[in-house]
Amino acid sequence: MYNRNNIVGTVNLYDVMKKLSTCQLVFSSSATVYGQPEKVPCFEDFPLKALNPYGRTKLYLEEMLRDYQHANPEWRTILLRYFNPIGAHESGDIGEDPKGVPNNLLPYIQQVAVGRRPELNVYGHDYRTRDGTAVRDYIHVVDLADGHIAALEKLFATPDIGCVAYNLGTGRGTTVLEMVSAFEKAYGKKIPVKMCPRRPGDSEQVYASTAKAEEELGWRAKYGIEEMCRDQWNWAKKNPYGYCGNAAE
Ligand SMILES: O=c1ccn([C@@H]2O[C@H](COP(=O)(O)OP(=O)(O)O[C@H]3O[C@H](CO)[C@H](O)[C@H](O)[C@H]3O)[C@@H](O)[C@H]2O)c(=O)[nH]1
Repeated sequence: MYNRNNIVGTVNLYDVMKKLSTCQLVFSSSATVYGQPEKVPCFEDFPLKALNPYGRTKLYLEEMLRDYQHANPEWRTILLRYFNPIGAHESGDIGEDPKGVPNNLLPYIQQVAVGRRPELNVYGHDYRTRDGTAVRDYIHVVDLADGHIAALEKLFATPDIGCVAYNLGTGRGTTVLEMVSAFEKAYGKKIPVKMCPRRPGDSEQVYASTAKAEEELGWRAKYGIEEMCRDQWNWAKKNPYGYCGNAAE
């Protein structure tokens, strides 16, 4: 929401919250705020750093929310740092449908599987990881949704919570090639891959410590990468062209 009385593009969050008569806020942040962490797993008190423009937007918004909190101590703010959300609803009726060429790994793999792309470009195979490809913490979207419910319950129950960050991840790191192979199991065929140079702005290895979310929110992810790939493929095969249902992008 934008306010013309402010600098163009600046969110007047205070007015928005006042208008909505609320002082409680859950912000969709991202593991991208850890940049390239010096060690893993990532704990919420790690130093924060942006490696790309997207990461900087999340970092700045987290900082603004901490500032808002100082100025309005009665506010209750939870910053949820999503790791890599993938998968779809188990019905196969709700899933991700990116416009144009997908930027993220699983939507790209899914489009190769349904014949919309010839092969997957694997960005970077010289990282210091098990198989040379980058490690991420993939989390099922349904687990992520449950994490939001746990966060809301925490906000409602904790008047003096202030502004607190929680990781929403599984605590398990998976390489790009491990994810390709998990998807192949669900799909039943091979995904053609092409090894490519690293993608600028990518981190080598990022996965979550889940201890704080488990202890303070009483939440932990239930699904593994097999279920994530199963549900992703179920969505893809039922909706090879996403919600528009045909080859027009
Ligand atoms: O076609 C592709 C797409 C991705 N990758 C690789 O797969 C890994 C995961 O890439 P994604 O783009 O799926 O995810 P990122 O970790 O780069 O970014 C995701 O996680 C971030 C948090 O870490 C942010 O939340 C961001 O919005 C979200 O896209 C990376 O090593 C990337 O290089 C490929 O090899 N080929």
